[in-house]
Amino acid sequence: MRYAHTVGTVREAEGALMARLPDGALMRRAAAGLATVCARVLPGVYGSRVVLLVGSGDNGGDALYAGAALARRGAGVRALLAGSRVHEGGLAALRAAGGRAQEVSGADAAAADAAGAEIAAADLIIDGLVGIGGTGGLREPHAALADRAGAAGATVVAVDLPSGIDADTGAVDGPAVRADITVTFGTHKPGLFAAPGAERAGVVEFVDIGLAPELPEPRAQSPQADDIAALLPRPGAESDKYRRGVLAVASGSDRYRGAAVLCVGGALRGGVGMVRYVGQEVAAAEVLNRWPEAVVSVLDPTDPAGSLPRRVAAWVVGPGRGLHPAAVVELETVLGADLPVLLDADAITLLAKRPHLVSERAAPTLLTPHAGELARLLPGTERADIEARRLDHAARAADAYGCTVLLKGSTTVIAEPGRPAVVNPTGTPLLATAGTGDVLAGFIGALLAAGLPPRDAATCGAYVHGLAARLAHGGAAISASDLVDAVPAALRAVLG
Ligand SMILES: NC(=O)C1=CN([C@@H]2O[C@H](COP(=O)(O)OP(=O)(O)OC[C@H]3O[C@@H](n4cnc5c(N)ncnc54)[C@H](OP(=O)(O)O)[C@@H]3O)[C@@H](O)[C@H]2O)[C@@H](O)CC1
Ligand SMILES: Nc1ncnc2c1ncn2[C@@H]1O[C@H](COP(=O)(O)OP(=O)(O)O)[C@@H](O)[C@H]1O
Ligand SMILES: [K+]
Repeated sequence: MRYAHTVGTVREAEGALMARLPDGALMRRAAAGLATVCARVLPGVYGSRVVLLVGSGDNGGDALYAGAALARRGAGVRALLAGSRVHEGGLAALRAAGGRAQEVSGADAAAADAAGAEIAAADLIIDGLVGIGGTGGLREPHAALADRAGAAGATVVAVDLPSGIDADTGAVDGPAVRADITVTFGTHKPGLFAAPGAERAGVVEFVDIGLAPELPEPRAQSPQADDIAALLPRPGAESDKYRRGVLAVASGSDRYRGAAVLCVGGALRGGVGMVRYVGQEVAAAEVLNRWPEAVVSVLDPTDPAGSLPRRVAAWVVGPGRGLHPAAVVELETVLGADLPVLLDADAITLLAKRPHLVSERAAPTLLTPHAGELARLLPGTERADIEARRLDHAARAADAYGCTVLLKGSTTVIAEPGRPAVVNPTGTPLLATAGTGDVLAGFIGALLAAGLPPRDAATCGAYVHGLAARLAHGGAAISASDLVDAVPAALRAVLG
């Protein structure tokens, strides 16, 4: 598991640790780790051209000390000093090691051109403009340096986090460094997990500086394959189809038959004991045709509540279901039962006008909105705000509805009141195609039916779903049906 802490908690932990250590010890540890990664990235340190982008704070200090270490090994190191001040100890160390420094001021065109020429000729650029002390969008000359670094051909290594991304949220307000590698210290920062910041971070390398014992509960966590393997249910000798879990699926309609077929497919691939599908006549026939193993019943339009399956362990309701009065009755009936329920798509739209159906519910509920649907659940919130600060908004919805929320999109985030957010690391834009959300709902539903709590079921579901998309055609475009077929390969990859 990778853990991420907010700037406030990092500062407190750093303070407690520094009180027990000699001056400068933490920065020496950070800079040593940074220099090791940089040396690994370069084809050879001796004779290479390294440019340091250096801001006012300790982030710049880390870059300067790492630059000094590379200069001692024969690299030609040039520091571009962009801040109103500079870390004096770091600068002295760089100079003592044979590195050179020049000031870059936003107003001085000649200095900016000289800096641009250095950046363009570099083999490696180390971004120490701002770290966790950054506030708001990058100012000049930092913004121009970030742009120039992006346009250069060199490998870019960000110190702690790419300058210009918000450490706590991942929001990007204006120009920001786009790193190939980010070397982060002590703990991950939430902005490295969530888009759009995560897209700027490249590969994130963690350097342990001894902070862990001082850190409280994380703000966010990002599971790795072994975490998922430990959570996924596996059938044992005593298993039978009822003990593995019976999932009821109320998805699709005669208009949206695909949502019925894909959701049931996702559930069956999730290792459910039995799927009981209920829906309109044509959709039900379509499900049976594609998935003869599903137990199918046809909804009675005059008695939607009475025709729902009983003796099930969990429910999935909503994908392609419609917004008509019978769908409302169905939603109220399902949520009235004391069972885990996953609500997706149309069920979320219906819920937005009837929030009490979930907020007053005692049994586990999981909502799986995309950003547009989450905006409906949080009146007065724009979709763009949600996409810019996914962690915050998923947590707000979880608190408002008193349930688990999986926010879909560029980074999938799972929030639950009082728990660290889970950020899925396997997502891929290959998933941005119609119907993949229906597969996800069914797959997670299977895990709910198997008895996993909603947060764990959602964590495993998002992880396997993203991995399946990546594996389906080795990175080539996929359809939602391909995704269903690729789930077993993704499960094999996780379970080993
Ligand atoms: N925590 C730990 O355990 C350890 C932390 N370590 C390191 O320390 C780093 C944090 O250092 P920090 O606190 O000095 O802040 P940092 O990010 O370097 O710069 C802040 C300065 O930047 C400026 N500035 C701000 N916003 C700006 C903007 N938008 N656009 C332009 N400029 C902006 C502003 O200065 P000003 O320009 O106003 O003079 C402000 O004062 C951390 O990320 C890690 O690398 C490790 O060494 C050891 C262990
Ligand atoms: N840019 C993206 N990067 C990663 N995953 C994405 C992206 N866009 C969409 N997804 C994923 O694709 C799926 C789409 O689900 P959804 O929006 O419900 O679509 P549908 O209703 O057509 O199935 C979700 O799992 C979502 O996280
Ligand atoms: K940085």
